[in-house]
Order: sequence, then structure tokens, then C-alpha cells
Amino acid sequence: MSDPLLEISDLHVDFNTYDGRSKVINGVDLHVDEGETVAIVGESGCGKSVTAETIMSMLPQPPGEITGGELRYRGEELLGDPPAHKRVKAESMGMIFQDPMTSLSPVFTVGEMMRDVLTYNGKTEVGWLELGKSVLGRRGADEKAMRERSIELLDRLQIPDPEGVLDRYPVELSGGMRQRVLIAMALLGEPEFLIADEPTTALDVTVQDQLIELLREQIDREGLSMLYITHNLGVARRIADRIYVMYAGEIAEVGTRDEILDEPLHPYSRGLIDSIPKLTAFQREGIDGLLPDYTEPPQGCRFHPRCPAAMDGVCDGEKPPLYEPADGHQVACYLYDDQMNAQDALEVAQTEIEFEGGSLDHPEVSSSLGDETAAESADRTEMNEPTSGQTDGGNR
Ligand SMILES: Nc1ncnc2c1ncn2[C@@H]1O[C@H](COP(=O)(O)OP(=O)(O)OP(=O)(O)O)[C@@H](O)[C@H]1O
Ligand code: NI
Repeated sequence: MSDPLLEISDLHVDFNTYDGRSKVINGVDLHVDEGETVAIVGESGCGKSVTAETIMSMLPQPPGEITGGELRYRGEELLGDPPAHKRVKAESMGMIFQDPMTSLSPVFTVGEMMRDVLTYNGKTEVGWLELGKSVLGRRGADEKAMRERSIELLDRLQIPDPEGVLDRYPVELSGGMRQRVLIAMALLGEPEFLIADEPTTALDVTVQDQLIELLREQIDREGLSMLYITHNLGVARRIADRIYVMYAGEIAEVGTRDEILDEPLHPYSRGLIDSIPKLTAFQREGIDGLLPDYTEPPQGCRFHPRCPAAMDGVCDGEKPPLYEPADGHQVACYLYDDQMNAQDALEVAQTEIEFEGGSLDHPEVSSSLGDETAAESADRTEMNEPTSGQTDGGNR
């Protein structure tokens, strides 16, 4: 196996809060191989964004504090070397904040923002625009090249009238168009690794589908690697090669998309998947309870207080190790052991883990698994996507 592009090992992140020291990220291991798209899935508050912020060198410190672990990019350790981290981020990483209203400035036009990205994206080597070296005396030429590059990207993201859009302010665009602009901006710096962090607010299904489709196309076209953060397993199913299921700052399970969705082993993964409403059945099972208090997390497996298969004296002892019943399919749960193969493990999962039709406390994980077709949700799109600008017409 080749070395991963990005590798996190045994990451620990604490926060100092008024209530005490909050031990949020507790020994996370994660990697993204070259050309791979990996999703992190978990309910609100489980530590997805903190993980993303750590990777992007954007963790607010204080109150955050990285108390252990490593982050390697192409083998280079970055957590202990902030300048290297900043350089790698500028040269190789792109971020899509999927909350356009907070991440796009209201006072600049799309064109101005894209130009800023191109001017300040921190490439240390002279790129296709010979940025940085040649601003003096060549401003006009650079402006033109930047504008052309921006238009090309907006066009690739199927934004109608890209030239017109450059002169617009974010508020003049619909939600879907703003999202596309954000993706275009993330691609401007020619990253090789993208990280996308979805907000918990549900986006309209059709708009979301289109964005995922577009993102997928760009990823494939450029051969990019991506870490996609979502609370929605349906979205993960559409975009990810592999899925990490995160619970309370720990990785509960990791496997290929199909392993996680079709043969989940961890009780939490099974609960998440059960809690997704099926279109044909209104009755749903779910996971009772809430995420633990990070200032006093449960001993042992952090999920054990909510787990229907918890074993007294076992799960409340030591943190469970990662068992690997199939190559690359790992699960942090004492129901399994090193002797089990994939078949045995699945049998255990099916016989030992039974959720009693409990309620689902986290509505955001209940989004569609993706069974709903675009047509079925088209009516809602009309109502939900604001279209205050004129630039949103005609391309659907
Ligand atoms: N700036 C901060 N100060 C204090 N605690 C924080 C801070 N940021 C995050 N946390 C703690 O870390 C936990 C995980 O937060 P994080 O934003 O990573 O969750 P998430 O999985 O991204 O959730 P969501 O799906 O809602 O975005 C929070 O519940 C909170 O306790
Ligand atoms: Ni988040």
C-alpha cells in the first residue's frame, strides 16, 4: 500500500471552557489516500469540524489545544511545525465552507473575492499566472488573466452568465449559486486536497444532489483527494469511497462505503443507519440519549451509556481497541475480537445489536439516505431555494 496523502494519528484536542477541560477529540486515526474521497459522518457535536479545523490549521487556540497526535501530509509532520502547516495549506489544500452566507463577504463582488483568492493564495512557486513576482507593471495583464480564470471556473460549475456573476454581490445570488461560487473559489488555488464541511442545517435535497454531482465531477476531472464532512449518510453514500463513523470525538468504525452502509458493525453505526427514515415506512428506530459531556466523558467506550449491547464491566473499562474483521474495515467495539472474520462479525452484529424503537434525538441525522429522487423533491426546491438574483435562471 502506498503512503496516504493525509494521515492523522492519535489526535487529541481539548477545549478549556467555563465548565472545565473538555476532552473532545480522543485519539482519532484517519487517513486519506491520493485520489480518494473520504467522509466523516456523525451527529452534531461529535467533533467533525474540530477535526477539519485541525487539518486546516484553523483551530482557535485558545480555547482549543492540541494535546497529542500527528498530522502528516505527504509524510511531513505539520502539527509541530506551524509555518510548514501554513505553507502546505496554502499550496495544496482547499476548503469549502458550506455555509455561503458566513463565508462569503457581503461587501465584495464575486469577482473581487475570486481575484483576492488568486492574489493571496500563498503559492510559493510561480504558477500559471506568474503571480506575486510580476504585479508591478503587469497589473493589467494579470487582472485579465485572473478574470479569465475565474470565468472559466464559474463556467465549469455550470453557473449561467459567469461574466455577469463576477460583478454581483453574494446576496444577489441564490443559495445554490452561492454554493457553486464557493466550490469555484476552493478550486481557484489549484489544490490537490479538498476539505468540505457541511453545516447541520438541511439543504434542499435537489440542490444538494446537484452540488454533489458537480463536486464529484471536479474531483474526478482533477484527480483530487477530498475529506467530506457530513451528518448525512445519504450524502456520504453518494460522494465517499470510504466512510469514518465518528462518535463523541472517537472513530467508532471505518470501512468502504458499502461496508459501512450495508454491513455496519458498530452499534452506533447501526443506530445511525436505522435512524434514517425509509420512504416506505414511517416507523423508525433510533438511538436514545445525547452525546456525553466532554468534561466528564464516560469511561471506556464513550458510546456505552447509549448502547443497547453494552456489557457491564467490559465497555465501561478501557477504551476499546480497533478490531479489523476485514482488511480496512475497523470497528472499536468489544462485541468483536481479533479472531473474527467479516462473516462472523456480521453475524454478531445482526444477533447482538437490537435497538428498541427509541426516539431519535438528533433530527439532523435523519435526512434522506438518498432514496428520494430529484423529481420527488422538485416541488420543494421551488419553494426553498431563494432566487433573488437574475443569475439563477435557465440552467436546470
Ligand atoms: N471554540 C470552541 N470552544 C469550546 N468548545 C468547542 C469549540 N469548538 C468546538 N467545541 C466543542 O467540540 C465539540 C465538537 O464540535 P464540532 O464543531 O467539531 O462538532 P461537529 O461534529 O462539527 O458538529 P456539527 O455537525 O453540529 O457541525 C462541541 O460539542 C464543543 O463541545
Ligand atoms: Ni461541524
